[in-house]
Amino acid sequence: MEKRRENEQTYLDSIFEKYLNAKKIFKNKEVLRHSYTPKELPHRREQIEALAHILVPVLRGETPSNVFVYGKTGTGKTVTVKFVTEELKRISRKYNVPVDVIYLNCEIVDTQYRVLANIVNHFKHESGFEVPLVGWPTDEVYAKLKQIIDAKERFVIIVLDEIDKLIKKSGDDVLYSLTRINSELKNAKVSIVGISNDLKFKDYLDPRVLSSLSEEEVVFPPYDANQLRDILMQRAQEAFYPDVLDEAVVPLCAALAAREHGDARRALDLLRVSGEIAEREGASKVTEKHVWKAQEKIEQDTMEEVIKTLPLHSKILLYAIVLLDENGELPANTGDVYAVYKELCDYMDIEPLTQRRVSDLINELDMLGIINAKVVSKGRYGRTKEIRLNVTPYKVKNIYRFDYSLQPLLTVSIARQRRLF
Ligand SMILES: Nc1ncnc2c1ncn2[C@@H]1O[C@H](COP(=O)(O)OP(=O)(O)OP(=O)(O)O)[C@@H](O)[C@H]1O
Repeated sequence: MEKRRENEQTYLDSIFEKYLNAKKIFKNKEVLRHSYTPKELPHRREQIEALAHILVPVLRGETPSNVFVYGKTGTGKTVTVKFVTEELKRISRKYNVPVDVIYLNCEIVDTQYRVLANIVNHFKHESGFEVPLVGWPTDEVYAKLKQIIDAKERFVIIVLDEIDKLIKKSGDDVLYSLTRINSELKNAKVSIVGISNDLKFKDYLDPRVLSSLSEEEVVFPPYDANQLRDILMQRAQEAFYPDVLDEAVVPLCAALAAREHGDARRALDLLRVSGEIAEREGASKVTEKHVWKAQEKIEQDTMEEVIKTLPLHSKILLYAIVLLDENGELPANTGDVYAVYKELCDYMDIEPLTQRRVSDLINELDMLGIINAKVVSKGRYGRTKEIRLNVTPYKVKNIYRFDYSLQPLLTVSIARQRRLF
């Protein structure tokens, strides 16, 4: 008995000691986070110079043009705009030109009211005034904004990141006002920097707003594998202890992220997660093997996010496919899936969608990679879809477990005769 306790104790000690004595991997993991702004931005010189050229009139006391910045996700738009505007603020102090830069992320600040209120509140230390984040008539907030901004001669640069989200949610009224505000001000001058990774949103803009916003445009092309390698190398030097990264790690992270439309965020995530996996394993070096594991983990996490944010009917439909899978009945055709989906809707007291609509939802789940819906020819019986699941039933159930509205589904299973409950 005593001996067994001793063995258990040694085992428990060894768990901690394994991690304690493991060679340290990260010198400073923060450097790999999205929020970190590096001191240098490799391969963005052209865009930095273009933006500096557009904003430089400020230093001569002239109003800069509005500018629209676009490019795919992870191409460095946000980090570059922040970098250039920080530099502008720094140098404008030297030239004694008052410049305010207001950065708003329109994923969060997504209504006309919030945009205006955030701008007013940016000056609260100077004006001693703050607008509540709800409640005022929008016109009044706009009037207050003009009064506060115009209190002195200055340049105000408003950066609207993810501007497409604002337009899609709330229309372009606020942009219309802001791009015309200069004619209503005496002292201050306002310029807009809009950032987006979705060019389609331009279709939602009034042509007059579009032409004011796009007085200048700066394009951010995707990075190729070599460029991503340079970006990662620079960060890796600060993030990891010397000699812990196997030579192949950075090039592999860069190559994998280059396949995903040259996304630097993805490349950084791969490098960070590879290091975390190596650390958890108690390994002394990060190797290619850890990168492949990281790739799989990130894909799984992304899939989880996609499933979590599906609309309710798609979630029920997916659950129908999960049940069929558990019952060994996949591949199934649309009709089979629809029958189970319909029973689930009845069980949950929800009006089912038509089979046609469900067929569209099946195509969407297929496009998202959650299921595989292959059209096969059945000779003289025509064509049908063969539906398979691309994630494990366990995974789906685990995600649904945290969603209160889906709890009833989790109690359902398909009985042997393909009858529910
Ligand atoms: N040239 C670069 N040098 C160093 N780091 C970079 C570079 N480009 C991008 N990054 C890093 O990649 C990540 C993503 O960059 P950023 O957020 O600027 O992309 P984005 O184009 O704004 O993407 P999204 O459209 O998804 O918002 C950030 O962590 C950023 O620091």
